[in-house]
Amino acid sequence: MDHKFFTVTDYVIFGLLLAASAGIGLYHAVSGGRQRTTQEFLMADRSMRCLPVSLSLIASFQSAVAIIGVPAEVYTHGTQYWFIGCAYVLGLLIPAHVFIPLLYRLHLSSAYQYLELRFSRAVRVCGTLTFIFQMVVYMGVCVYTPAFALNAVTGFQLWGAVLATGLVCTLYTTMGGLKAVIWTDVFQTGVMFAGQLAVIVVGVQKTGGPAEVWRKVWEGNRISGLDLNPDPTERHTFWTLGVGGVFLMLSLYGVNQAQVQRYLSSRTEKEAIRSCYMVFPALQLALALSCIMGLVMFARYCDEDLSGRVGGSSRDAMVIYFVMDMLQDLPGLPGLFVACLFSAALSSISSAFNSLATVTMEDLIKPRFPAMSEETATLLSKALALSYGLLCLLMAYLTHLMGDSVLQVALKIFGMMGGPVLGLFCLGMFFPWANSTGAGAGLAAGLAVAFWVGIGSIVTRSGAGRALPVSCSAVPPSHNTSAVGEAALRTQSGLQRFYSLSYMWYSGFSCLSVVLVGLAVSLLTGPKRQEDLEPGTVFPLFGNVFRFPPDDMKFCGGDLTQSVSTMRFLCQTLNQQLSWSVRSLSFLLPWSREGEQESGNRKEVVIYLMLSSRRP
Ligand SMILES: CC(C)(CO)[C@@H](O)C(=O)NCCC(=O)O
Ligand code: NA
Repeated sequence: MDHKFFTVTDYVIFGLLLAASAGIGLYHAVSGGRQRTTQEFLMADRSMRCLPVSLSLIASFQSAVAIIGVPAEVYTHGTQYWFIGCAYVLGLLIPAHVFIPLLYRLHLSSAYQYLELRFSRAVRVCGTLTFIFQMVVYMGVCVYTPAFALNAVTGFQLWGAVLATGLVCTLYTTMGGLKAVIWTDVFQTGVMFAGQLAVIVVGVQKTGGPAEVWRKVWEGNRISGLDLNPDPTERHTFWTLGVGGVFLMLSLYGVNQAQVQRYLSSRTEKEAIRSCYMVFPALQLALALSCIMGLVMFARYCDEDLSGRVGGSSRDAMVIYFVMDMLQDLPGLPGLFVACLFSAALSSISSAFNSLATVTMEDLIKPRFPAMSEETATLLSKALALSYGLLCLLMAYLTHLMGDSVLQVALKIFGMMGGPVLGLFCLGMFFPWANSTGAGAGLAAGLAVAFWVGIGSIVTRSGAGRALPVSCSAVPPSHNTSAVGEAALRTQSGLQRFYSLSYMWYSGFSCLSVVLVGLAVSLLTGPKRQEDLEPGTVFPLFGNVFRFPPDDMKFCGGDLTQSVSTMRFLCQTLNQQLSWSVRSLSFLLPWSREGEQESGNRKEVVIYLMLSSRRP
């Protein structure tokens, strides 16, 4: 591979980014309340406005992984991935109107406090540990990705960059607390957009203008239509991205501590909801920029043979090659892009450090030492932020030992560990009779299936998807290859099919497993009673449909009569649920009138009578 090199200017720009971030940290260490309380250090005094919060919300999970990974994905497989933008609609509306109001009104510090209010201390600790594991693995990927990709193409100091980002980030997070994290996010999000925009503008110009780029990507078959294939093992379709993606978004924007902490740091609930709305256009912009960058990259290289120059290195490294190729003779611009990559990484890592320090303090330490003084707690929180910073460096080294498309690795981590935690919250919020045994069993089951399918797919190397040929001249659609693929699919065993489940379904699949197992175990062990429920922990979805079962209801330990009454309760709930859906959707049908609704009610009555007539 021919190396591209950085000039002094580029290193200076990179240095300026680190210095500015550290400066913001220092400013918040000496201003305001000088970070002397945990309220300020972890919750930013609950005084934030919606603009910084929204920019910070985007930054948390938009790292160098997305900046490099999405263009590589679009270059290789076309724009199908862009349909994940559809999932942003429900993926942000539901957090804004379900999760934020419920969590904000409970006046929490950690999202997982909810799990204790609703279930038990044990469930809370399990939820917290799952979150810690998820974020620790994620931050390793985050800090390693930009350093690795730059090193592969430019000879940029790999471990030097990892150490510099890890240490600077630890420094400003430990000094300035959540305020510093949020305000550096604002600045870093700006740098991130600027860097991407620069590459696109220069890239389009060097490839011969927008019309030429469009012609090449169109003829090169990179503009994907809506793929409605219902097969759940198909990696990217409208269903996996637009529906599976909603669960991914809910696990990130609804229940992930990094985001919940930002909602809770808002001065009012309205402000928190507004910031969630403002994430929508910004996230669409980020997605559009990275997809367009992939298209421009395709147009630039589709009529060249790159194999000699980029060697056997990954598509991810090729994105950096493209950027350097575009920007090299423009002084300062390679540096701007490096700053863009590291901004994206820093803003995600700092969110991880701060949220990890928060949950470790609030969920694991404070409940054990309730008498701890505020001073000790603040000092300990800072020590925690520092230790997670150092742990991050270790995780970067472990990521070094893995290998896959970075985007897929990150989204798999979110799905495998975020999905089950989302399931736990859904179980608690929407099903009042779910109990803590059910929640514990559900979480265990959800994690088990998620790891089974996730690790199975890595070991058997399933679900990689087929790369499209790289050529700008129209290639006839290859029916043959897809027929061969389908034949191969038919001969796959059931387990292999299971391992090929699209990684975009991991969140939804594991969330659903938690809810189903949680409900079944709750009913078997005696559902929660209304009088034992902490007020404000259940979201009144579907009116009174998910109402409480009769007091004496139990499967185990009860006699036959009780089992029968349990079954009857289940059938009634299901029946009410169905007629509720019919009734609530009937307004969509132009011909629906009162009569329609009556027939819905009549059905309900008939089934109810059938059940009661079997009364023993
Ligand atoms: C998480 C989404 C889908 C939405 O924010 C996107 O930002 C993304 O693909 N992120 C990849 C992970 C990362 O950039 O670290
Ligand atoms: Na980020």
